[in-house]
Amino acid sequence: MSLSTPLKGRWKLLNKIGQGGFGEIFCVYDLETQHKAAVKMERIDRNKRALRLEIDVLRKIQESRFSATFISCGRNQVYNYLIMELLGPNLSSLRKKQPQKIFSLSTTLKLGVQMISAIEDVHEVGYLHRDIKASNFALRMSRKMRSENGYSPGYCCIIDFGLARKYITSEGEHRPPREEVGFRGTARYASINSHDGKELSRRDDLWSLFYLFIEFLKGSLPWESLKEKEAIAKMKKQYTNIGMCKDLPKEFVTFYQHIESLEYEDRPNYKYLRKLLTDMYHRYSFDENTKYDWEIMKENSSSEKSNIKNQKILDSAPALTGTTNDLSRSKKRSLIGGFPKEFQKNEIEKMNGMVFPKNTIERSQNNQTKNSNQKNNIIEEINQNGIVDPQDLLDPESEINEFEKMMKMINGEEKSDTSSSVDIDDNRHCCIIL
Ligand SMILES: Nc1ncnc2c1ncn2[C@@H]1O[C@H](COP(=O)(O)OP(=O)(O)OP(=O)(O)O)[C@@H](O)[C@H]1O
Repeated sequence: MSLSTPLKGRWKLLNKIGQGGFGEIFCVYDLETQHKAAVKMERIDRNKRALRLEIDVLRKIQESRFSATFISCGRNQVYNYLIMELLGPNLSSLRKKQPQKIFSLSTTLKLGVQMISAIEDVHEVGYLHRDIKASNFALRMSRKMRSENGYSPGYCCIIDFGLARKYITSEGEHRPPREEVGFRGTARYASINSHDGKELSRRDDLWSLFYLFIEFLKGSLPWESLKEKEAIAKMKKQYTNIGMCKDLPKEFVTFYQHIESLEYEDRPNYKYLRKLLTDMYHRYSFDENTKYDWEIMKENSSSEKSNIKNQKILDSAPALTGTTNDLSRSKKRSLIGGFPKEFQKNEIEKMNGMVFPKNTIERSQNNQTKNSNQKNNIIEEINQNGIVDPQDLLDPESEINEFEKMMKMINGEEKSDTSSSVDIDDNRHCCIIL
């Protein structure tokens, strides 16, 4: 079996677009439909298995407008895989690309309404998500989609059900809490219940969402710099929620007060929470024309680019090398096309507030001739859009080669599989489900 062999004879692996604790996500090309899709791959030899559960949940929430479309799943000698709709950037990377690393109130509210609906849809099919965080929401890029309240195109979809748990019994009852539960989730966004080893319920997903809102609006959480979950828990308990809402509209206090009022089995009033956000949206005179921060950033970048072009600043750009501090971020981006290659690379890294994967840069350097067109496209994209995703620098061919190296160890044929089941022993991922 080789990785140049398309999965199920149909999906050809292109570049890597995501990496998490549970799996790697690649962009694939569907030879049948000629569209791109995403594949999440989980090594079969991993101790912890989460993909089977993820597939189950994803298939159950297919009616939700806030989930990626399930396409197929299967397994080969090395991986279990899930093929799904290719979404756009996740909310964590979008926020980090904003000049102050914050979202405006309007963007937070627009996203918030959708995130509540997405969480509600997961709960409605009987599951808790248990890992609500910004990187587990990604934008659907299709321009055809419009939300019912007329907000801009691009739904915010919930992803990654690797830590989900069924909270409803087969009789439709709420499962009783277990005495003691191990920590689940991501420490920064976990509810205090989770730190305290308590059984989680629907309210806890909303606690994580509340923390996310604070992070969106303020750029960080008070425990941002802490690594140990015990220290994070201590700080969470020290901070009053009302203190965290300081300088924020009063509805955020009402928001957490509602969550605080919920008992273990209570169904959150999702509609009420959405209404709090939409009321705030209108109170601040935002409307259907109010754009997302990244749309504004893109527009600013484009217009600055054309201004700069008009003034022929690019011609004198080399003289500005190393003295760009007094320029705005987007102006820096626009100027970048005029600088020598090394400067471009370093400045792009700094200005985007991100570090490109080292091997990507090295690869890029080693294959300069081969990749020069690709690089030019990226510089061009920065000039056009003001945003570039580090993943865009990945060379699809190299990614496939890397994979192929790994796969050389493996002999034998890829097993064909029906899309309805992945043959994974349930017991092997019980540590995650329980
Ligand atoms: N369908 C998709 N389309 C586009 N990008 C995706 C898709 N699914 C996942 N990603 C990207 O890959 C990243 C990691 O995916 P995911 O969270 O599912 O993996 P994980 O291994 O469970 O991660 P973690 O350990 O953080 O929980 C996401 O943050 C997102 O940016």
